[in-house]
Amino acid sequence: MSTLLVGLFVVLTVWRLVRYLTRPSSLLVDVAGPAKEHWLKGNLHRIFKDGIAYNLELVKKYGGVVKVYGLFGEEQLYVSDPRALHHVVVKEEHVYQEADMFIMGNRLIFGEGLVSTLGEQHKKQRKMLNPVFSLQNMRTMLPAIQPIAIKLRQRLIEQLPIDGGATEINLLPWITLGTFEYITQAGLGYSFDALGSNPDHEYPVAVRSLAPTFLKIMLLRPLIPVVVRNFSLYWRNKIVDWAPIKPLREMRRLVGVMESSCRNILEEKRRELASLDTYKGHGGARTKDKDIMSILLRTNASSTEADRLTESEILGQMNTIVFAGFETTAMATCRILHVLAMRPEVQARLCSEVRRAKLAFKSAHQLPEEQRWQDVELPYDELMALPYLDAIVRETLRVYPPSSLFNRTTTQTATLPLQYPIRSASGAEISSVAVPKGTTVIISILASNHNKAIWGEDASMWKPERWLTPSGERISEATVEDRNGMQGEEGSPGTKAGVKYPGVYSNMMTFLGGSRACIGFKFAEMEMKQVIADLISTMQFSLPSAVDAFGNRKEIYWRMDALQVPVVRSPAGDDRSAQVPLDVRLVNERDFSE
Ligand code: HEM
Repeated sequence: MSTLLVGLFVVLTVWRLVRYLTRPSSLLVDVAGPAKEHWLKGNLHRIFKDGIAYNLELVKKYGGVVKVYGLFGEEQLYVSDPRALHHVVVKEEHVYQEADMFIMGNRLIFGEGLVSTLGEQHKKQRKMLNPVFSLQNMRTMLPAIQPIAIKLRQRLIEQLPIDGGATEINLLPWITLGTFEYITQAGLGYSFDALGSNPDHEYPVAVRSLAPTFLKIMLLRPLIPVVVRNFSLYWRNKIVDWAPIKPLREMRRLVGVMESSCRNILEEKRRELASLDTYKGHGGARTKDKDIMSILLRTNASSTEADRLTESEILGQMNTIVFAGFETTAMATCRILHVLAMRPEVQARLCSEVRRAKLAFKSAHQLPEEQRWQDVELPYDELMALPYLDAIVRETLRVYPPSSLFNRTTTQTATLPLQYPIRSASGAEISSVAVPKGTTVIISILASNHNKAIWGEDASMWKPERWLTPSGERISEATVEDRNGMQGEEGSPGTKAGVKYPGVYSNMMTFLGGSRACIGFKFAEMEMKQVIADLISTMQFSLPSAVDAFGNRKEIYWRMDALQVPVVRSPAGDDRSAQVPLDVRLVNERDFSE
């Protein structure tokens, strides 16, 4: 580690220590939780590194609000109680805000996008962007991006033996390239041909390198607000030039590539839209303006002065949408394929459902006889209505949320009311918790989605049937309706005695709830369903069967990090490199359950 990095680390350590030693005596003293397990990391290393089991154990032992220790022993609250989370993300969202270092760090990287703004500015941006992600827009967007799944499928098929035998493919890079192409085509209206001959264009490479580079300078994150508030851009650049910290300079370079690429795309898009408008004036059809940025530019141009986004806010949305929508969806799609590989009977039922639907569509629309059913593309409403596919996607997102934990910090003293009372450290039953100003609140998406009081005793089991009626129909929209309120309808999954989580999607917290909930969840759902339906029509996935020289077989394990990341356990793997190796072969008649 360079001298400066050590120096900064020491300054940070001393600053944190002073803050810790001069803090008021703990106001969280009566909240129960595990003992501090490390002087520096508190319990964080257990929460992140020991994954799902440790997180669920915390809640089982202490309930919906747990006191845990963060860096330098800072007391934090680990929250999964539904009423408490309703307060955090909906009712008192202004009190539980993203930390300064998060917002300011995002602003340096992405510009003035949704993930970098708070309060009125964030509200204004959501008001402009929410309609862009409407159902109607998803419907018209789908046909424009369907060819991506076909291309992804083709690239995989090229690697398979033609005799129908299986071969092992690491699906992660392929799914990642596919998701990248989806989000750039649908989000920016621009193709980097990620699945073609030039996957190494500098923009995709910069986007993919961003998170790993950022992780190398994570420790500097708490310094961001101090630096941003006290140094001009000129001096900040000088600091980066002088500091002997290579990843910091690399980070600046990546941000530069992302910024200039988006600027060029935006200019091109404006020219394109202008010419399409002229074309439309002559009665022509539009083909290239279905993407999120085109819709945003049009909506913005026709909105009032007060609502309109500035140039810098528009640019800020571009990298934000690409970054927020790409790895999360790639990991979720890989997780579905992994689950299908573990459950051949589920895969067979899904194959049959997709085949039935495509054949029915082919016949209803009198498509040419010679068109294979595998190549029929279902429109949005038909695709979204497939009950078993829908149940598989929902259940995977519930049990295995790609991001498990998010932080908020209280801007003032607050009280968190609880749905389910907990035992305090002194043994009393308490139904609310006093939260001091400046407390870090960890929103546990994972523990919420596994809460037995809401999802039943089998909450941690992957059971797609919970989203289906006994006869296999999808539980009606009226009961699985997405709402931000606390009241749920009895009988719908994720509702018990009228209580539900305030999640924006299917009563679960995977996409969060409230005004900062994921804006792209309908897009993610559509993309995952389309990719899975297309892949499953032609290919069969199973767990890796090859054994190494010592007789070890690869076992995929999802490590908990900022995202849940698939690795191969030792001894067959290194426990670190992200990968999803599955056996893949062409589908045959025996792969269908009917
Ligand atoms: C399975 C895939 C996805 C998951 C699990 C997911 C999850 C989330 C979560 C939990 C948040 C809240 C983060 C926070 O409050 O700090 C969020 C925010 C966001 N997501 Fe997603 N997301 C996914 C896909 C997408 C896609 C496809 C897009 C874009 C097309 C997208 C765009 C965004 C944006 C722009 C935000 C920031 C919203 C705001 O602050 O107002 N996400 N996402």
